[in-house]
Amino acid sequence: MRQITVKKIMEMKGKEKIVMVTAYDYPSALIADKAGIDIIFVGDSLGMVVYGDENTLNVTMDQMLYHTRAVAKAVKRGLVLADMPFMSYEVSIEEGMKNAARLIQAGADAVKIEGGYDHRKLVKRLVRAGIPVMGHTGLTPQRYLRLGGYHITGETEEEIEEIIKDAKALEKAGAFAVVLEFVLSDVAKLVTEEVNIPTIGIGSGPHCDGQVLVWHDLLGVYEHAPPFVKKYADLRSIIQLALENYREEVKEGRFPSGKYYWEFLDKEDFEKKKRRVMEKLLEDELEE
Ligand SMILES: Nc1nc(=O)c2c([nH]1)NC[C@@H]1CN(c3ccc(C(=O)N[C@@H](CCC(=O)O)C(=O)O)cc3)CN21
Ligand SMILES: CC(C)C(=O)C(=O)O
Ligand SMILES: [Mg+2]
Repeated sequence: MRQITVKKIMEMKGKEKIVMVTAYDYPSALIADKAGIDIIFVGDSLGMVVYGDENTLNVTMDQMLYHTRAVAKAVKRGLVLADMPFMSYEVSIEEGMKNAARLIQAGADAVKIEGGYDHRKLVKRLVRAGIPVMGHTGLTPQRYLRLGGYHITGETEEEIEEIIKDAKALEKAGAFAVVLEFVLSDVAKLVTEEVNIPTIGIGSGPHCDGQVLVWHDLLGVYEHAPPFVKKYADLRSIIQLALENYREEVKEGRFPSGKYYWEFLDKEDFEKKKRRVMEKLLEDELEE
């Protein structure tokens, strides 16, 4: 069992901010865990930042399983959370249960689903079966086509009501936390006050119980990062510079230099071996 459990995450509400970041592979998960991140999250945003799609709708259960396995192998301390991809839980509760179980068996400690009120029965069944669930309301990217893009939420009375209703339904169904994505901060504050489970914001302001960001956005790797992202590093230019240096050194014959390769110390020994090998190759050729 990892150090950070869903129980600990729930106890952090109102006491200590929860920090969550996405990770999709072994090395990034290792670094995130070493950095003391509380929740290491295999998000379906990987469809965009790792596979280059324009939305998250093409992500499959198989992809989520591969990436969850890689992340799970790296993480010793943080809670490993995996996203349920588009259409892996909408068709039926049975299918949702089975797919959630596959993510848990791949090494996740909990799963996240988009939506709240609409999925309250599934959440209840999963929690009863022993699978911790995080909900997700506000902007729900899996509804990209219906929403017509990624827009801020919580402006109208209907939207405010829907967001509160989702959060409350999730709490009642036994979810351990809820993501509030791209919600006006006043609304995120209201929801955070209205429910007893932690709210984890992304683009939703400082009043949430925690924050989540996408790895490639906050490290400056992804070129289309949303406007609410703070870039904590500019890895893209660092990586590009390193690759340009590598290219230049190879082109100019400066890499590999002496310390990066090995040669025979006894040149006579090599000449003897070389002669024998060349003779043998010649014989073999004549035989053919
Ligand atoms: N790399 C990445 N980071 C994310 O935070 C993220 C994903 N991918 N994929 C899934 C969702 C989608 N998210 C997004 C993506 C884009 C905007 C964005 O650019 N909004 C613009 C245009 C909105 C509009 O058209 O009205 C904005 O200016 O607000 C917001 C949230 C957040 N999530
Ligand atoms: C934007 C976050 C919350 C997410 O669901 C993802 O990265 O897939
Ligand atoms: Mg997601």
